[in-house]
Amino acid sequence: MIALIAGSKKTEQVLLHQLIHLLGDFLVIKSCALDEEQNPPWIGSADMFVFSSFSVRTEWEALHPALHTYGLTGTRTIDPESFSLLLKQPEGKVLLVNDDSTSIEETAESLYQLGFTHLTPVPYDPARMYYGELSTAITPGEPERCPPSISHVIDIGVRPFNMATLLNIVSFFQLPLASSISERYLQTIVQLQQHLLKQEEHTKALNAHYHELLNQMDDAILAFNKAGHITAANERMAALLNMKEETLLGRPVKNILNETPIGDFLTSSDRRKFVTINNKEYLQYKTVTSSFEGSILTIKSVEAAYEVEQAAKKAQLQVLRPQYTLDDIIARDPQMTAAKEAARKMAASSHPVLIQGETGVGKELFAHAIHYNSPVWQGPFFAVNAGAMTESLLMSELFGYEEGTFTGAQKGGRRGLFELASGGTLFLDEIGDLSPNVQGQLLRVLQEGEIRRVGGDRNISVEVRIVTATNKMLKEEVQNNMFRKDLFYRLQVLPLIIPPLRSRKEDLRLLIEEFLPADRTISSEALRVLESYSWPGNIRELKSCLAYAVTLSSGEIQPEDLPEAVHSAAMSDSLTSEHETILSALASSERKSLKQLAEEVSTLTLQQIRLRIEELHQRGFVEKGRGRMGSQITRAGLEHLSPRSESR
Ligand SMILES: Nc1ncnc2c1ncn2[C@@H]1O[C@H](COP(=O)(O)OP(=O)(O)OP(=O)(O)O)[C@@H](O)[C@H]1O
Repeated sequence: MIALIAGSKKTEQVLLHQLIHLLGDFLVIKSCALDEEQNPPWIGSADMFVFSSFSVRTEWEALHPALHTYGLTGTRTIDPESFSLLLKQPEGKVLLVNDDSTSIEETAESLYQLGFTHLTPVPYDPARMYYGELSTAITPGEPERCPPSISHVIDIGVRPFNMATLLNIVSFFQLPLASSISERYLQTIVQLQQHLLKQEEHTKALNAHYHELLNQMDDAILAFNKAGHITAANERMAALLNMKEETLLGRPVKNILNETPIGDFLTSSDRRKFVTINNKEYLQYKTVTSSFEGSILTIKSVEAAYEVEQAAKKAQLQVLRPQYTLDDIIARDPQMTAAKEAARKMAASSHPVLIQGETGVGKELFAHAIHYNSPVWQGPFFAVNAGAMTESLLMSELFGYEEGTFTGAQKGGRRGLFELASGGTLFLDEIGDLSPNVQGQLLRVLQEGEIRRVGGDRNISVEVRIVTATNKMLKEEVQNNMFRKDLFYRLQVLPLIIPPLRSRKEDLRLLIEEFLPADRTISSEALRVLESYSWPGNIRELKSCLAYAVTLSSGEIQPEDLPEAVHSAAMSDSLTSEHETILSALASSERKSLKQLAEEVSTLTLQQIRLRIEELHQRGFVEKGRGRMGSQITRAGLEHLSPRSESR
């Protein structure tokens, strides 16, 4: 019979389990834990005492000095089941925590003997609470002893007896079974080895897979760790560097790239920079990875970079909530208030709306507002500028694509804007720039309410409100065979025309008020210049003109503070003496017919008066009445005649 003597119950149980598993078929095994029992009843029947440690043996011998049964102090090792935990631990110092210094030394020795040399054990001292920068502790079954400053504790479990201890027991009892017992002991190790091998194979397969993926990429890629050693690179990168891929791995990135233009980029603070390699232009990107505290360098051909950047830019344009409502559209001009009213009515229906107007008049603003005022206002709103993308990019943006359609295509394919905007509104800006191919696809959606992803063969139903806009004369484009007639009529079920700013004199002042900061004013002379300018860039141009004047001047804005282009164009547009004469004739503010004016201004013919009245109307100085109602001077016209300094 063997008597197993351990210090604690926990150790007793683990060691007893081990002895029973290996020797239980041949020997009777009894056990006790000294902290619970010092005088077990079977004490006199034991042929051999096996002690869990030297200190336990000393304690036992002090308790039973007259007992002279053969004793063996077991040597303990690390439980093979914890090997994978230890292998996962990164290289560096770890605190080794156990109940006494001998056990700590033994555990450290086992770690070394078993080959866990990536760990540098620091022995635990119960008198010390703080261990500097050490954050990890390893303990064989004593996690409660770990000091609180340690954030990560790895419990490798109670250490079992090693093979030598077991063989000592076998030879003491002269059991003819040494080899079968050692086989049983090795079984666990073999199982673990098998597990590790499987893991290794899996890791290898995964690495090969990632490597293949890297080589499939159109970009040249290189990754390096915190220490600056290359951890991954693909064939394209190796080719760019004129090196073999396998010679790159593990080498210091500095040595490889030092003399190249890429090296300069790595040491700079830029995240993105053009570079010329072998007479070809590329765009390089630098990303810091959080996973392994390293960096990834990506080099794209400029063509690929252009497409990616366009997509990113466009993606930013896709707003999930419309930003403007009809109330945000500043307008007093009757044509504009009528347009707003029409938009309000159009918003209530689900037919396509075609917004036409010069650049910068606020077409996008109307598109947002139409969605916001529509019954689907809670659905998604996506905006895409059809004129700013290549045909292939636009096709995949609008209709999505199926997996494997092209190199770099997302796994599982990708939904396009028609699918994403389902239940909401899709705003297609610059519709006049669509290629014939995209025009055909768009017509299909409008006719059948279905789309087909690029590279796909199934039809997907979509329910999307379509709003389009263009600053081209779409009808003329149709006449010139540049735009499909059938598509034009489908798109312009509800046509909305936004008038140019030059014909919205009343709005000009309102908009100036809106765009000027509260603490800035504008002189009446400068205002007159703005009023007589023709605003080819409309409200967008007005905004930047005012931003220019506000930045470059202080106090009241004067004509000379305005951009030169506006200033000089306005001067050349200034009124002639014929205009002035007619304005003066209307100064009394009453309406006057052409005939009345012709009688008053005898120097001009009826025809000349009609022409000048039209021009004055264009500039907002005269309001033309219908039929025989006659014309009347406006506030702007009166102010032109008797200017006074204006402030907001
Ligand atoms: N009535 C308005 N009230 C306030 N801001 C306006 C108004 N109209 C246009 N804007 C502003 O003018 C700028 C140009 O407007 P928007 O982008 O809607 O024009 P657009 O007609 O779509 O131009 P493009 O044809 O070039 O795409 C925007 O900053 C917009 O906020």
